[in-house]
This record gives sequence, structure tokens and C-alpha cells, in this order.
Amino acid sequence: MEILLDTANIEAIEKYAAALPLAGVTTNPSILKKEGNIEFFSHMRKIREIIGTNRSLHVQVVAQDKAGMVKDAKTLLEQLDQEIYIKVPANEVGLEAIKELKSEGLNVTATAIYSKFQAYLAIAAGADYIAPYFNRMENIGIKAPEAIAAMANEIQQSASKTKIVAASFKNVDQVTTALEEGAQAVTVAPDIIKQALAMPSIAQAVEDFAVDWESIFGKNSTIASLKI
Ligand SMILES: O=C[C@H](O)COP(=O)(O)O
Repeated sequence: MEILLDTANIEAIEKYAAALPLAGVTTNPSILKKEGNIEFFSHMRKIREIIGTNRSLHVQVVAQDKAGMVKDAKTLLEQLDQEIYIKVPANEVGLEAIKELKSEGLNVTATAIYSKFQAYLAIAAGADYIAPYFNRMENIGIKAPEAIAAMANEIQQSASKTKIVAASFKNVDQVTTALEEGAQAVTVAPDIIKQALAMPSIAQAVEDFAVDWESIFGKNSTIASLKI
């Protein structure tokens, strides 16, 4: 399982790169908008500096024609680094761009996936990752768990190296469902991770252990502070 952060927020990336077994960071223009008036390339370089090159950084093209998408991709590689995963929407022109980028051996993430058909085409085009939009699919009546299971099945049947990085989550149940249905990776906004780990029952269990320990060994004692 790979867990990625779906954010461009520097503090959140610093925090969760330290706290989690983080596999990478994904961004798109809507995610960037939340950070206000940023300088694009230096902001992306800062993210790379925090996560290093062992974690993947996925950055989306914005041109809407194939030549422009390829040009955006090349600019990202020149200005950032060669390890960047180029996010390309899996529409008609995007699929053409994906084929070209893959023929040059570049890392590609096919994004904005709402249907099995888009996913199958992106897998056949050789995308490294495909990003089905879980919550957005559910919002338009597409059963995301079933679609992800079908995508995972297609990857297996075609012995493809493509991985599913499920995206667009609104709660942690959607995240675990995506993984259970066969997604190899999930990209999750920081607030969902925070919510999931801030369950009152977890805090209560930790508090109960502390009280029981203190009742035996005294206040503020830890294992390391015991006399040996
Ligand atoms: O990169 C894609 C995002 O995960 C989409 O998420 P959203 O539905 O919250 O905008």
C-alpha cells in the first residue's frame, strides 16, 4: 500500500512526511489554489526538498491540447526534476499525450478518471498510475468500489505495471474501501488523515494506559526513566 498526500500545503507535507510512511505528494490546480498566491516552481521545489527523491511528486499539466500538454510536461521536468510524475487528464487529447510521454520513458499519472473505460485506455497507454476520483464518482451515481475492483482486475489480467492511486476522498471509509477493492495507492488530503487518527476512542485508550502506568510507577515516569 502507498499513501500519498493530496495537498500543496508545506506545513502539512512537513508534518506528515515525518509522521507517516509517506510515498509521495499529488497536486492539481485546485489544490494549488488553496495555497493562495504562490510562486509555482519554487513552491514545487520546496515540496521536493521536503519529500526527497525517494517519494513521488505528481504535478498536473494545464494545457488542453496535446502539444501544449507535452510542452508543460517538458517544462516541469526542466524546471523541477526528471523524477516528476506528469499528471495528465485521461481525456482524448490527454491519452494521446500520455502515449507520447510514455514513449519517451517519462513518469505519467493519468488523472480525472471517472469511468472504467478511461481507466482501461490509460492502462493500455502505459500510464504508471491511474487516479480514479472516488467521491466524485459516487456523486454522479458511479459505484466507485466496483469500478476500482474492475480496474484492479484489468491491471492483473493484462499483467500491466500500472498502479491505481485512488483520489478524491471525503472520508476515511472511502479510503479503506478503495484499498480493499485493489487500489495499490491512495492520495488523501491532510484533514482526512487528521480526522482518522483523532478518534476519541484512540485518545481514551492512550489516556487509560498512562493512568494505569502511573498508578504502578508514579507520575511522569516512563520505561526509560526506570532504575535498572
Ligand atoms: O487530484 C484529484 C483530487 O484528489 C480530486 O479531489 P476532489 O474531488 O476533492 O477535488
